[in-house]
Amino acid sequence: MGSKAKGRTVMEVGADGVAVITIINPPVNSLSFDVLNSLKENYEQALQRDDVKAIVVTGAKGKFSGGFDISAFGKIQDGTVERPKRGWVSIEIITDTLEAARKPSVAAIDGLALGGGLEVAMACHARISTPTAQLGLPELQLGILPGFGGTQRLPRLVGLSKGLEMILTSKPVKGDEACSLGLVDAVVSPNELLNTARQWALDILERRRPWIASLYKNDKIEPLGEAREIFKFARAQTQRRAPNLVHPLVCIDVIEEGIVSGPRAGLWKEAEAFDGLVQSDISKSLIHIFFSQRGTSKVPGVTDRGMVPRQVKKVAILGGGLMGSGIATALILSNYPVILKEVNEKYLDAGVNRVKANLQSRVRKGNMTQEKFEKTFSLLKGALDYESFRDVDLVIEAVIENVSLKQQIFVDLEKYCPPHCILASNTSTIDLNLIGEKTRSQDRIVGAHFFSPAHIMPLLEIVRTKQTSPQIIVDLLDIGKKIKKTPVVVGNCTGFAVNRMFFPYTQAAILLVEHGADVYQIDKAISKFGMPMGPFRLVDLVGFGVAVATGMQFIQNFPERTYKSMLIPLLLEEKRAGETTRKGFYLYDDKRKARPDPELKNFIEKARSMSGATVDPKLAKLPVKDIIEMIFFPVVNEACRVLDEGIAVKAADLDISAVMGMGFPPYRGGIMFWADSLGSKYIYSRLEEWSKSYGEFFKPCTYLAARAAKGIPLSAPVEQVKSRL
Ligand SMILES: C[C@H](O)CC(=O)SCCNC(=O)CCNC(=O)[C@H](O)C(C)(C)COP(=O)(O)OP(=O)(O)OC[C@H]1O[C@@H](n2cnc3c(N)ncnc32)[C@H](O)[C@@H]1OP(=O)(O)O
Repeated sequence: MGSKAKGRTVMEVGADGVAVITIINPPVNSLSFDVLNSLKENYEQALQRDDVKAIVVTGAKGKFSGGFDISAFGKIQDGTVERPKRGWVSIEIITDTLEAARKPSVAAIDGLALGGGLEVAMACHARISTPTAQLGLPELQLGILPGFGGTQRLPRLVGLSKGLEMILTSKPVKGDEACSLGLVDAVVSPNELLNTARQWALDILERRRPWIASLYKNDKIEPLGEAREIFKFARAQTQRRAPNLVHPLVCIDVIEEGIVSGPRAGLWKEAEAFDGLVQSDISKSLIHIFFSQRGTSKVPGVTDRGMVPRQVKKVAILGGGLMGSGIATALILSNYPVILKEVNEKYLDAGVNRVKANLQSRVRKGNMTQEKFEKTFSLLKGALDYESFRDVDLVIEAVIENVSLKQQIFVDLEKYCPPHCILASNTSTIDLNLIGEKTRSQDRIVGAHFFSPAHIMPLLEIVRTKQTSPQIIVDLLDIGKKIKKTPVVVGNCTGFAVNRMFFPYTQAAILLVEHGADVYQIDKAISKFGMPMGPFRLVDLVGFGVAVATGMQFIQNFPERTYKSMLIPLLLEEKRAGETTRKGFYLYDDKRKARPDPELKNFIEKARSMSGATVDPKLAKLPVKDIIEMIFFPVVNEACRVLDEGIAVKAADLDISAVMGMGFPPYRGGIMFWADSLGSKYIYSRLEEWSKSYGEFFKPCTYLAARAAKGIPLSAPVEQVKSRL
């Protein structure tokens, strides 16, 4: 986890009298305590040495620093590492050693200067960067705030509004923009970087350039009254965007303290707030998500074999519908040449136009230049037959969910594609063994399950069968990373990991409603929990046609735990298919704004009489906490089955699948992490109780029962559990 080396800095003093201190801690030169200690020691030495006139700080191998060593937070949180004295880094090292030094220093920034990395750079008396360097303070994404003085220095360098924006959104800026903002003083090419920084440091010494301590800069800070208005606006916006999060508000308070009471008071308040936030559940959850996201591409038995991904130069996609065109967009955006195949001119035109529209929307939003659009779009070629498939390295089939059609396609692919080509299907439900049944290429058949819209949603489920070769998985993991997706490797079953977890989510909601709970109360409670929308609003968005089709798959495959309701089919009979028909569980206006429908109760009553469900008066007044548990504990139960069956490799993969595939709030750490925060015993007892009142749907699975019996976390690896039994 995180950086493995201890980390250090090295100092070299040149004939020009400039000491270059280089941060070395691969892979991102993170600031471990060892690095920070070594930085302090080298600084002190440079200040003492008579042959040193000025200092340049830089990072090894083209990366300044990715910030404080995030793996150390876990150790601070669980007490395995002693928390340093308050202010030791931000005040003692960064402020009183670096910034207050009587010799000038310049940061030479290439690659990354993030979090603590940028905070070190801001304490130098000037900064030189390359145009592609990324500079930012992304700490809020980890549930903490910039804790090495960033809350005080960034607003003073770039102005209050921009500083707040950069910190609150966690978004970095590139070198050129950083220069126009005043965050860096000059932008030069990587080979000029060190020499320019050396000269700059000497120029400061000779007073040819200003010697600036960022902490005391105030030319960009508005008068107090105006500043207070900016803070007011920032608070309102933050509360609207992230109502469940406190740490962004704490961060605004800290920045304000520095403006109102002076930067030194701001630094102390920052240090105090930082110590509190590091111990918060939100920070623990977000740090878990950070490492889990990086951990999805570590697959035992696959990525530990030393296999190198093969180069994929050309990709073909079958089907230009919503999924196919989205996948094509994702690929060409990462510079893969793509052939899009359809069955006739009309469908092909429609598919190509969808890709075009996806790109044009970027141009309209200012995220892509017209020139880049032309270049990207030119990577897409249409085809009506398989002739151009003879030199493709990867094919992704994205046609409708029809078994015999897919089987025929894979027979054709085997015939036309070269023998090394990866044969992938984007199916979300059909067994891959069935799809490849009529071929002899089982070892290169794999699932590449994207989520709609495929060019935007970050998750990619890579589905392997027992025959899929590890090389194919290694190749797809690499492509997934290149197209900026988080790939999760899962086993082959109905619904894979994400849809298996989604199914009980909707089912629980329908069961509750048939037993007397209110549709709109449920959606409200679930949104308040932090999901982008409630289950009913989501079914409206997905469409009832899809909901019924996937429901059928689950009824066939998992009949014992499917709650059979006629509610959606009844609505569908009345041509209410969700948002597209402007009527589903909600009614929709021209602007897609949803409002409750009083008529809905008639459908619910009818569905209730058909299923024989009885109204439980308790459910009509269900507290928010109970709604959340009754909806999500069945999801946890299914996630346990997915883990038990070996469909997911590890619990953390399900956390990422839930966050990126279902929209589960990352600050709750993902489904299994959240479940463990409540305890397996508690979840088991609740499910057991509900299964007595409402049936098999809630019955806890054997995995959950076994862990609850021993009080073992649901996410503990099997080997660990065995050793405790
Ligand atoms: C007090 C201070 O204010 C507090 C802080 O500074 S908190 C830290 C602030 N910094 C950050 O949040 C940056 C976090 N890192 C990132 O965003 C990205 O890793 C990056 C942009 C630096 C690099 O991205 P990319 O090239 O895609 O590589 P990525 O796979 O993410 O990371 C490479 C490895 O470095 C590790 N890593 C990255 N940043 C790290 C950090 N700050 N500390 C420890 N390990 C880190 C990753 O865990 C990964 O390890 P692995 O190979 O064992 O899985």
